[in-house]
Amino acid sequence: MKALLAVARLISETERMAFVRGLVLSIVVMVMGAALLGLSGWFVTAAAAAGIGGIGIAFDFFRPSAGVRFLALGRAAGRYGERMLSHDATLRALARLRGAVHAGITRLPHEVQARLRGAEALNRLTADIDALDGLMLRLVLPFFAACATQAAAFVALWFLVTPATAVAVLAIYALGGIAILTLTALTAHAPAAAAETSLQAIRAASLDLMRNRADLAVAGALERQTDGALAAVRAEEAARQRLDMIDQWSGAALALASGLAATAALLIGGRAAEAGQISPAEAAIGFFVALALAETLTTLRRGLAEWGRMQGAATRVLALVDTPARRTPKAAPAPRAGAALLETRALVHCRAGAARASFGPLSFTLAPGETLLITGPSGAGKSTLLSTLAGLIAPSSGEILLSGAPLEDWPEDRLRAKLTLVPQRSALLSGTIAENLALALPPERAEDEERMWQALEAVHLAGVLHAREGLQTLLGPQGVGLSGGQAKRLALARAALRRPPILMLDEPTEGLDAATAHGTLTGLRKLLPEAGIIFVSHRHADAALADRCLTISV
Ligand SMILES: Nc1ncnc2c1ncn2[C@@H]1O[C@H](COP(=O)(O)OP(=O)(O)OP(=O)(O)O)[C@@H](O)[C@H]1O
Repeated sequence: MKALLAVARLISETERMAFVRGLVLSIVVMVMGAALLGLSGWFVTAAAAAGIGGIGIAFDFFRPSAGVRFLALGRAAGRYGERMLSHDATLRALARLRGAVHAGITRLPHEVQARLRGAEALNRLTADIDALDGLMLRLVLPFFAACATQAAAFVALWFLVTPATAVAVLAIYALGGIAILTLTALTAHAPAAAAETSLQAIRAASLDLMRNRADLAVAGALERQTDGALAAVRAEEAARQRLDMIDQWSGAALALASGLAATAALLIGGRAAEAGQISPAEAAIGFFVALALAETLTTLRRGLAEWGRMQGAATRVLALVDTPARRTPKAAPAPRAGAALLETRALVHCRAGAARASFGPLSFTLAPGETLLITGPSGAGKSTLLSTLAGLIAPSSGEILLSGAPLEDWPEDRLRAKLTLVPQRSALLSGTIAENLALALPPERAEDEERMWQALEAVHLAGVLHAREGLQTLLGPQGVGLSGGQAKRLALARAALRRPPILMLDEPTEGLDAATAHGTLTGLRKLLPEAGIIFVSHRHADAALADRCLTISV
């Protein structure tokens, strides 16, 4: 409940005035609906009574029928305006919330982000936000509109019919409404949550199936994975069926409550009319208004049926929106004379709960134009060290100095301009080679083909691409269309295009033959003669290309 309230506050605070106007209009629409039925009931009964009494000629048909027309047209126009205002405000608020969730995901620590599956992030950004569209439209606004309309009807019935009618109608709606809505919310909570969870599981399983189809097929697991996805489909169907059933029962219960309220109004009004306290036409007002008031609970009932779905979504969305902000200094630190390009002092990283440190303590320096090789057994912490040096992971202790200033004093954009990391598995986009390379170039040089070819030459990829469609060679998702080694070299070319003062490469020669590995490393060094290069490698031959070697042991 707390999460739902917090998200409702987040959504409403940016569009407060639009929601207030929408609420006023929805109260006007509901009040007009009740007034329309009440006036129509009064009109028909009064006209009939005038006819029976032989005074039909003297009865004023025009004003009531004009009132009916005004209420009917006004209600339709009001409904249109209310939908326009509140739906528009909701869509705008949700678009902003989606932006906040996206920003929250990007503020997550690097390792948490790396573990967040694509389907999971997609669900947070789409399904969870979509689930919240009913929060204002089907819960918050209808709740206040229902309270205000019931209060207005109470006052109207008190004065136009009898106080007893007003009390009976309000009591039946209040008690019946609370009971029906509470029961709907409680019984629908679990199936609504289950339907949403299953829907998200279907999306995740479908994405996994599409993306890893080949791996699953060769591992003989395709059928098992498909069965898993189908089980999620069946679970979602079952939950939806339960929700439909609950919807039908609560709809019937609400119809019963409104019937009961109308019957009570008819009986009390009829008695009062018999006693001559009010006219039969006035008694009819009570009956018809009581019927019309069912509308106040209809939308709310639908909203409460979705409560379980919204609650889960609100909790997940809120957790991401509340991701703490990263400290980002505004200005780059002043250059310090004589400082090393990069220096680490007693650098240690230890993951929470790990029995031993990932690496360290490590102290070393890197000068411009120097090449540092990092070696060590698998799992020794080489990739973790590169991520730490790149500022993606915080060290547990020790210091990293970039041009003499602590890494955390560098603003994000200056830091990224200063150093580039090519991880073991780089992301390549679906699109052309040029589009993939342009990511590394400033917008004004995004079409600098000469520079692109230079980088491709450096990693020995130019020949392969000349034999195909050059920079327009089209790649599928994750570099499909290139061999593993070519995809790796394309990622290296992209990093080199940035011409960073510090280039960090995680196993750049993995999967390359000796000649290509040698050519790629020497090509990169030739392209970036001033850069400090740190690279991780398990290949003995690569040591000959480094000025120094740092071995990390487990
Ligand atoms: N995201 C993570 N969460 C928890 N532990 C991790 C994570 N990433 C790596 N590790 C663990 O940290 C240790 C160091 O991993 P790292 O990838 O840095 O090793 P590495 O030396 O680069 O290995 P390799 O040569 O096989 O690439 C390993 O024991 C690994 O299991």
